[in-house]
Amino acid sequence: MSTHTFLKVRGLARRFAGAAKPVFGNVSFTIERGEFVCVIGHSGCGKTTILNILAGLDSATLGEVTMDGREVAGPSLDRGVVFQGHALMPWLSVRGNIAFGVRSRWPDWDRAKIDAHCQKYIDLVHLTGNEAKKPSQLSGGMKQRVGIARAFAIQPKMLLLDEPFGALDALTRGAIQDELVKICAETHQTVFMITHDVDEAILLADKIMLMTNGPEARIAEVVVNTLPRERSRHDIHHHPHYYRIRNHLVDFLVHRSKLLQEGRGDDAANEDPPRLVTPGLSEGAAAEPSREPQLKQVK
Ligand SMILES: Nc1ncnc2c1ncn2[C@@H]1O[C@H](COP(=O)(O)OP(=O)(O)OP(=O)(O)O)[C@@H](O)[C@H]1O
Repeated sequence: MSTHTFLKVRGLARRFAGAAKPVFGNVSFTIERGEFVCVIGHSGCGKTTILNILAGLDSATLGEVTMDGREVAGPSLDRGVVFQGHALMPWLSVRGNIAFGVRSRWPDWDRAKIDAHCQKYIDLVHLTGNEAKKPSQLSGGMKQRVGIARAFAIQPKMLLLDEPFGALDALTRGAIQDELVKICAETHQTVFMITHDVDEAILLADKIMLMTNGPEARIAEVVVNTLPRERSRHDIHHHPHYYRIRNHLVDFLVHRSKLLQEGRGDDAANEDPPRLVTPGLSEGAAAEPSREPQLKQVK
């Protein structure tokens, strides 16, 4: 097992040309190998910009990113990205879209090996039988699954997901979330994922980073998800920590993110690197009034 921290982000800031202030400043965090980390924050705080910098698609104004001991200085097949809007190549079939990256990753593989490898990931996301279809013949959920299969198929060291299920209906979203939980359990994939959905974050993440509002956004704290790893969408809310974590996240989004940006929040949220918080275990959280009973009735 490796002893070094897998992803290190130190003092990251990004100011776009013409803007008076940076979108975010002094963003530092780490991700261990095999960890699933979600980032939550209001629109415009810079989540996608951070993801683009991790992907090597954008450059920071200040700060540095290292992955597996190497500086991230440009795009690499070591990082698989799933974008919000699938970004498939419309002229290629499902198999063709997935094979494109596989061929670049393993240029010496023959056709049969590439096809077999692609098929494994097509089956994994339950698209068997749709191999020859073009993106225009697929539903939104199917396209998103192609995007996920394409990212997984190159077996990246890290997966970067930008609200991958944001545009999907609730049923499809749940089904793909379940698949992602299974795939990550099988592959121990390291993941950085942006989401606006607190329930999705609690279902999937080991840690949830909370960002203050922009400009000059920062990571106020990192919430440790204390729910046991074997999680199911159907009964996760029965765990005693579930509503404590959920209430903590919602409270941050509704109240604290704005107060912190205005300099009226708690000083602990200025720590660098950001402090770890365990709402399921801390005394403060245990004393919080729970909104659980009201929600229990709708079980
Ligand atoms: N290329 C660019 N040039 C100028 N400004 C940009 C550029 N890309 C992003 N921005 C600005 O940076 C800010 C952060 O954008 P970003 O997309 O990273 O936020 P976000 O937190 O991911 O938002 P959302 O949740 O809505 O996707 C926004 O104000 C946006 O207008």
